[in-house]
Amino acid sequence: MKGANEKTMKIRIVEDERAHAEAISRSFGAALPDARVSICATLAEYRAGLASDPPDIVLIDLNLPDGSALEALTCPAEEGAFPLLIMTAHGNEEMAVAAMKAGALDYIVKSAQAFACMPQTVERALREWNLLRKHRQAELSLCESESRFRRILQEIPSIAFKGYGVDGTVRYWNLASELFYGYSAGEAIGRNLLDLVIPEGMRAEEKRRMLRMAETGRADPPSEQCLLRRDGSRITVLSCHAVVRRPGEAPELYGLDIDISERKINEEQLEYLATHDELTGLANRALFHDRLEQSLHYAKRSGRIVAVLLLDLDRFKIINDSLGHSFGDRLLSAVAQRLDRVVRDTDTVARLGGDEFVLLLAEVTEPDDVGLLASRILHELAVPHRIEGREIVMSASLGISLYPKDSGDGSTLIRNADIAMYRAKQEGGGVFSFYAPEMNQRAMETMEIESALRLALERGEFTLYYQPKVDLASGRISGCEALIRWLHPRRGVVAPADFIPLAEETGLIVPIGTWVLKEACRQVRAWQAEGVPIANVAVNLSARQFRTGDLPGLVREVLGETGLDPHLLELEMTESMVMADHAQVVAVMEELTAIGVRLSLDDFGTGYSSFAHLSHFPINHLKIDRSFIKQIVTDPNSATIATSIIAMAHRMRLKAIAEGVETEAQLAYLRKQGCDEIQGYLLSRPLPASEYAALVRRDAGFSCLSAAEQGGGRTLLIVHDEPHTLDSLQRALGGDGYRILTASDAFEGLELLARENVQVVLSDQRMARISGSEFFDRVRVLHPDTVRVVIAGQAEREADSDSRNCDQPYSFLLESWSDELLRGQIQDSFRWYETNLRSPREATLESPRCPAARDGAE
Ligand SMILES: Nc1nc2c(ncn2[C@@H]2O[C@@H]3COP(=O)(O)O[C@H]4[C@@H](O)[C@H](n5cnc6c(=O)[nH]c(N)nc65)O[C@@H]4COP(=O)(O)O[C@H]3[C@H]2O)c(=O)[nH]1
Repeated sequence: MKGANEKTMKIRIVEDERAHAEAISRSFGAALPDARVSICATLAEYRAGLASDPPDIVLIDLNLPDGSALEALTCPAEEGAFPLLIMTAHGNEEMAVAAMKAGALDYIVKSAQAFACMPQTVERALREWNLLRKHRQAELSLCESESRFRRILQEIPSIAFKGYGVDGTVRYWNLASELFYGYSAGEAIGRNLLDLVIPEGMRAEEKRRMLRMAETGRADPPSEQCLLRRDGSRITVLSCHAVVRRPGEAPELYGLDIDISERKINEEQLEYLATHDELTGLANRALFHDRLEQSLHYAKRSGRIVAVLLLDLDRFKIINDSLGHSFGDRLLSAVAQRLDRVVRDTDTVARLGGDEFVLLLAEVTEPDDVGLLASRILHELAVPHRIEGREIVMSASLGISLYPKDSGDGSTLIRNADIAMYRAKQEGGGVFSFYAPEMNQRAMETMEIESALRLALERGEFTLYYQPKVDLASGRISGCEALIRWLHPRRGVVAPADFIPLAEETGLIVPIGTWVLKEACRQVRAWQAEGVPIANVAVNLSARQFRTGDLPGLVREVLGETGLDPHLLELEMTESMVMADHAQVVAVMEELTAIGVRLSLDDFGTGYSSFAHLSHFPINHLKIDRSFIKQIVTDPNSATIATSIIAMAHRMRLKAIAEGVETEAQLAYLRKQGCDEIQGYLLSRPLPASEYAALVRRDAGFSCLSAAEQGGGRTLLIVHDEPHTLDSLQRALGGDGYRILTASDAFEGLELLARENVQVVLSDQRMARISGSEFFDRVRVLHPDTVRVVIAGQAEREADSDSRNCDQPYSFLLESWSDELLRGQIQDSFRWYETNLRSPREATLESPRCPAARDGAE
């Protein structure tokens, strides 16, 4: 027989009685011839051989001359390494049992028969030993594995492992549970899990879940739970459960929690980014659509109105282009904050992109409420913004569509609000507009224009018209402005206002602008070749052209290609274009002037330029915006702005041009104020090239320019809305050699004053449209070099004289005037004028005194 690992089996007999030892040895010789049997007579001998020649099995006599077999069992070297069978004499079995308890495998009571059966005993013992050893090993590894897992569960910091009974009493609580929930194992064990970590609102449900799991033996599927920490804060965990049921015992529940708070925060951040606008923090388009759908769903059941308000900032692109994108961004954020402030919590404000915002009012009772809110929004936005040391006044255009009136579908509501917003823009911005079905038509047209515009350049559908500018000193054409027109195959001549903003928006303005520059230069060269005496041509630049690409390079190239003298080309840029990025703007402008072209600032007065700012720009002309010219004769504010611009231009040695001059009164007034050039329908509308050439060819000065020069001498203007009185006054004064002009209301009077050289104005106090005092208030600002006489009753006169500044050349004529009194007072007024006001400039410097009224009253 071989040993466990197929080696020769080594049997060691430890027996001091030789006869016994040999009998045993003999039994092996017959039954196990391959076994190597060795005999030791003492314990010492047995021990000595153990290390060098360890046996596979030992048969040891209980009592040996030098000790008991029990001592062999306590020897560490042989403990557990091989089986020991104790041999004992009859009657000594108790000791043998004690030896077995101490580790011996079995005992044999010595007898001849037992010796003869010894091979079978040994074989059985070895089999038993091997089995025992395997068992022990299995037990050992089980123990090891359990303690390993216990340790892992106990110490793993990222998985909270808690064991509890069906009633929630905690029985096991690992280190991670301590870290997650803030209770040590000592504090948690014995308390109820529901009280420790389950928020109050979830306790009843959690209790039901525990009972269900215990009853069915099935754990609920993993779920996310937001649990309580000891300090009251929340922790989000992914919880898995297990139910352990042992026969005869109450089930045990286990919960395994993984902290997913950070993942949750990341998910929430991702969710936030996916649903919010990064710049302003408002909802983005996707979230807005979601909310809109929800609101519509709810409104369909509740019967409420839902309103969509689409808002676009007016002139934002100009500000963004000229003051830079970071400025634009700050402005957008400021606008977003204001919008957010205006609406209720239940409403949504979103940014759709660029300068486009949208508001959702989910619970509207009356459509009128939406109008009120829209007004409030516009009002709120109109409060000046202070950004980077600048004060910016913004306005916006708002389009409104309503559910259910305008559509039941979210996308259509937004589209309709967009259409209404477009209408508000067309009205000049700063207003809101409710959607109306007929607006659709207009929106379709715009879309059509946009796509046609892209092809217009290729198809050569653009042309230039030319509008003359006239020098007021000579009355001769001083140059012209090239103005683009689109010869649309179906719509006919399209004005720039209908496509330039669209071209700006789409970037098409850059190639269009290049075409305009080339065409204007080519045309002037062609005129020159035909002998048309062209002074110069002004071309409009867009902000985009100014900012993108190499504008000086382009100008140089075009001049080179066409061979045009640079002095004949003028480039018009708007005030807002040159506001920002001062250094870069000045560099481009200087490069342009170095080429030899002239520069002018268009639409002047609408922007924010200061005198100091302007003085850095190498410009030649300031063009006063049309809006100030429109009411220059009647509105003191417009007149003050226009005259200040003229004065400012002259101080900077620039020429002032007034554009949009439509009436002779405007022209005359401007000339009196020293304006250098004018442009406007009064002289000519923009003309096609051939008509403009014809105009220039026959240019012998514009006759209307000399009209204001007529009528020298003493001129009196009488303003009265009663024809009889007007006649009487005229008759009374007719013989005194004055040139008498009459007007039946204040506005007519202002027109005449602008056109004519009037020294004395006589006006009734009580007139229908505006009173005599108000009329004279305007005259005082618009024509400070006039003497004013008001016809009033005694009471009016007293009331008025308190409020009037008697430093002004202003006097009263009583309603009960006599011819003599009237003639005397008018004569005095002319004398007073001649002494004090003959030179208007001197008159504004000196403070003239009031002429004495003829009735003796001041
Ligand atoms: N009511 C009134 N209007 C008068 C009078 N006199 C002139 N106008 C109009 O005033 C505008 C003057 O041009 P703008 O201020 O540069 O204003 C221009 C300019 O900003 C832009 N624009 C025109 N052509 C071009 C171009 O080639 N390139 C660029 N970037 N913009 C252009 O379109 C604007 C409008 O051009 P238009 O429709 O041609 O309008 C022209 C002209 O026809 C008048 O007495 N009364």
